[in-house]
Amino acid sequence: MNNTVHQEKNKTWIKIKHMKKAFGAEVLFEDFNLEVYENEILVLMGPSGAGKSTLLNVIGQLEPYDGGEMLYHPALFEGISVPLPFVFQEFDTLLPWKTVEGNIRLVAKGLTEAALNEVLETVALSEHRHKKPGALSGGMKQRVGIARALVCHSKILLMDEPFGSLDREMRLKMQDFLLELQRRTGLTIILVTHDPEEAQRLATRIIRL
Ligand SMILES: Nc1ncnc2c1ncn2[C@@H]1O[C@H](COP(=O)(O)OP(=O)(O)OP(=O)(O)O)[C@@H](O)[C@H]1O
Repeated sequence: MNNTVHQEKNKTWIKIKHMKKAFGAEVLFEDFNLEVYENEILVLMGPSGAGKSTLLNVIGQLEPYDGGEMLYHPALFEGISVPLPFVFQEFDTLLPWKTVEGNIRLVAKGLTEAALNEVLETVALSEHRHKKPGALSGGMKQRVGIARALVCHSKILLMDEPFGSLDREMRLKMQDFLLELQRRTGLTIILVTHDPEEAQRLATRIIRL
C-alpha cells in the first residue's frame, strides 16, 4: 500500500531484479530484489559480512554482479557528469594540493562563480573555501565530497559508513546536515550504517541484509 503511494509520487530510480552476487563459492545475494525511489534516504543495515558494501558497490557500478538485472531510470543519467558518486568513511579522494574550491571545480568544468558560491553555502564551507584538505576536519572533507556530487547534478548519493570515523558531536551535526540537504534537494541517498540510532534518525526506509 505504502509502496504504491510512494511510486505514484516519486520516480523509481533503480530496479534490482533477481540479482545474484557471489565471490567464488561465497554467495552473498541470490534472487535479491530492491527498488530505489526518488527523494528517499534508504539505509542498508546488517551484520558485518552481510554484503552491505558489496550491494552499494554493485549499485554504483564499482562491482559487477553475476545474475539477474539492474535497471536505471534514464533520467538518472540526463545532463549529469557523475551519476552515482560515493562518499566513504575515510574521504580521501580529494587532491591535497588543491583548495576546497579547487577540488569542487575539478569535477565540474565551467562551474560559474554563482553556482560555486551556492554549493559552498549549501555544504556550509563558504568560510573554508581557500583551505586545503590537510586543514579540514573529517566532516568538512565529507562535505566537499557531497558538494562535488551536487555540482555534478547527481540525483543519487551513495554513502558507505560515511560518519563512522567522526566523533559523536560531528556525527550528529552531519546527520542533521544530510537530513536538511535531502529535504531541500530531493536527492536520493543510499547509506550503509552499523549504528541503529543513525538509521533511525536518517532513514525513510531501512533494508536489513
Ligand atoms: N573483492 C572481494 N573479493 C572476495 N570477497 C569479497 C570481496 N569483497 C567482499 N567480499 C566478501 O563478501 C562478504 C561481504 O562483504 P561486504 O564488505 O560487502 O560486507 P559488509 O556487510 O559491508 O560488512 P562490514 O559491515 O564488515 O563492512 C565478506 O565475506 C567479504 O569477505
